Amino acid sequence: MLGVIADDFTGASDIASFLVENGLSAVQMNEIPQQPLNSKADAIVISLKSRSNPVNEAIEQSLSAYKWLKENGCSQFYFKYCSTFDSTPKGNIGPVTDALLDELGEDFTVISPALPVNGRTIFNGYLFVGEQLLSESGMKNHPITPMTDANLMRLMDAQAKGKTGLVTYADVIRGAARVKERFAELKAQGYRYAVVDAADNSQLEALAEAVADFKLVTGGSGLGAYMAARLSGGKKGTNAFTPRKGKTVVLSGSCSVMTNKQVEKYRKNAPHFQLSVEQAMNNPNYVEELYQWVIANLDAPLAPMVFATVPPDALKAIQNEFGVDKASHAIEHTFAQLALKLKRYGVTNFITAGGETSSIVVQWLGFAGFHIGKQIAPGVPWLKAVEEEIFLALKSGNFGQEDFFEYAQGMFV
Ligand SMILES: Nc1ncnc2c1ncn2[C@@H]1O[C@H](COP(=O)(O)OP(=O)(O)OP(=O)(O)O)[C@@H](O)[C@H]1O
Ligand SMILES: O=C(O)[C@@H](O)C(=O)CO
Repeated sequence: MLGVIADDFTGASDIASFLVENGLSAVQMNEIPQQPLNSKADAIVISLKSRSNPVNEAIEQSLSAYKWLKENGCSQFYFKYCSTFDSTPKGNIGPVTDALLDELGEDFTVISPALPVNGRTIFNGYLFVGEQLLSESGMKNHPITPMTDANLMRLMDAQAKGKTGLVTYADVIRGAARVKERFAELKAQGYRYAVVDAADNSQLEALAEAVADFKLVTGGSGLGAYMAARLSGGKKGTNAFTPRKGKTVVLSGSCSVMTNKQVEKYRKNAPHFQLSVEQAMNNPNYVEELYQWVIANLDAPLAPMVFATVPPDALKAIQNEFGVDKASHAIEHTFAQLALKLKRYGVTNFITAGGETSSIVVQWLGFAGFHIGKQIAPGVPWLKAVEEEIFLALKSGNFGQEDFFEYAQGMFV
């Protein structure tokens, strides 16, 4: 059984949906379960909210997740992080990878954030978003993890205890056997991690074969998808559910380029309310005001949207005025409290944008885990809470097409 440790909740549903699409049965657990697993699955995905936490917390959470997965029958482990890396030189990917390698008694793994279907490719160890280097893409303005370097070897070397080598495109296109040879060479030269170029899916397919015996693999959902395809023998998932019509709300806390476009498009046709950071910080009645506004608009043809999403300049101004951490904390908690009140009111369908935002909303709503439903866009499935008829779409910041919010609601039956 494959055990996946995901550093945020949208990332967890991203990889879970690719595993399911590629023929594995998967359960997504929110946080580390208190009980043993009570259902059968080919893969278990644990969602953490550890991407931007202090390093020690991220390590502790990840190791606890690993232990639970191991105790529940997993023998191969996948550390899932963002396809745009989302981890500055002070980030957690290196330290968590080191802690997992040590725990497993291993001394080598791969670093593979590539997700070509969503435009994340790697060439000469540089990560691209579409046609742009990561550091020239909208990710340079990320509110919490601004990515100002696209070189994955440098990013890893700044964070982790070992050295990072490269398996180039020229080697990967020669196939899995050549990739394995390169791994052996890099190991012999004292490297602990290998970035592997992937300009399209065929390199991920070769890489999946080359890491088939690794106890720990790290990366985005692209490599996970090809590992799943190998494990399932090329089956395709067919039994993903479709969400039911019900009271729906859209909560957008991402400031990514794509979410800005999606919010811009959606607000033209749907009731919308722009969250004020100042009010979120200072007005004790603010959540109640937002709640009243949402319930007054629940019967509109398109679900009401509350959004904190702003373009880069406005974001900078807000962060300068209130501080990065204080602003994001206030927004995240406002969304979480609002979501909880709405669930108690009877809202059954939640569409949330942003990894941190989605993670805190799901934590507050208190679900133990999710079943994986139909994909709205690559990497964004509908989810159904295990315990209740509640449906959620947790959208990673940069995922989904421009009409995502409307399209997701069009899937209700
Ligand atoms: N107007 C705003 N001012 C300041 N901070 C904001 C504002 N809007 C959102 N934020 C904060 O920015 C952060 C956005 O992170 P989040 O992970 O939710 O989105 P994302 O990074 O685009 O998504 P992903 O992690 O899936 O790529 C959150 O902490 C959110 O509270
Ligand atoms: O890999 C991605 O891009 C996403 O699943 C993600 O992690 C966003 O938070």
